[in-house]
Amino acid sequence: MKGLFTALMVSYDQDGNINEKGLREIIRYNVDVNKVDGLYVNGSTGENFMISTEEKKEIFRITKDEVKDQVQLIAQVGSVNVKEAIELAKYATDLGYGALSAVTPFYYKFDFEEIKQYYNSIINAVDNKMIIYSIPFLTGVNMSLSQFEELFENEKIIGVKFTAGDFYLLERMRKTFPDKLIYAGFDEMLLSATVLGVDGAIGSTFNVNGKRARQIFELAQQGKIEEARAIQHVTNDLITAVLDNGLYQTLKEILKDKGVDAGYCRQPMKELSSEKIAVAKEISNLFL
Ligand SMILES: CC(=O)N[C@H](C=O)[C@@H](O)[C@H](O)[C@H](O)CO
Ligand SMILES: CC(=O)C(=O)O
Repeated sequence: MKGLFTALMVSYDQDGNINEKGLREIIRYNVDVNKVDGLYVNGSTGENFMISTEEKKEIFRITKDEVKDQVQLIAQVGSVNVKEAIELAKYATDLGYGALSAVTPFYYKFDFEEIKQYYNSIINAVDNKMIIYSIPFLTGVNMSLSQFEELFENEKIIGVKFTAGDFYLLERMRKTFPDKLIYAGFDEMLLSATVLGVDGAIGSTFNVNGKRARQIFELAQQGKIEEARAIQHVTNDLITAVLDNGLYQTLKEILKDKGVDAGYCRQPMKELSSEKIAVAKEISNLFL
């Protein structure tokens, strides 16, 4: 399961319903044009925390149906409703997803024993593997090296999606867990994370910028740091512009500019103003 995974966007229509045709186009664009190694389905970028259980299942089903076995698939099933997480874990496993991932439980201030119980409950309910989804800036959950070590004692927990800027912790994790999979989560730090030896990356901006991500990742692995840095600079000019204009909405507008029916974001995320749509088109023309 090494390599580059797009955190898959989902096309919603203006009423917030899943647009199946648009979703299939986004998937094809990632497989055929961005040429990523896999898709990370129903993560933050899929707007997963704003949709129903049935909608999550529909997205898992459509994605597997479109991809078949062309690329690897990771199903993000995490939920503060553990019963839902287990239901989704079973569903995605039955569909043939190669691994599961679950965000650290959020909103309530769960202690570490509770977090550990959460992961073991989900993954021990199915015949599959688990990748921890750690994203402290959105969840408020910060885990220490020794806590990761305790979670990794369960051999079914095979890795972590590390969406954080703490590169001291990342380095300690790489050294301590040589056999676990570590995925970089922040696309704007891909070069630095690759230098520290991550096994792969999972990113929202790969929906549009997957080719540059591939170059950064491979050049850095080959030790061609200056070349990789030049591409990271361009990538970060792009990412900075996208973040300033509204992350997911702008990525969708760029996809639309490329002929992909990426639709709208789910409420409470807002629609872009016509000015911001124009900015998105400029970003698309300038960088992609
Ligand atoms: C919350 C979120 O979307 N995180 C993504 C993956 O972890 C990243 O790909 C970022 O979107 C990206 O690096 C821009 O900050
Ligand atoms: C990678 C990411 O942001 C996601 O969870 O979709």
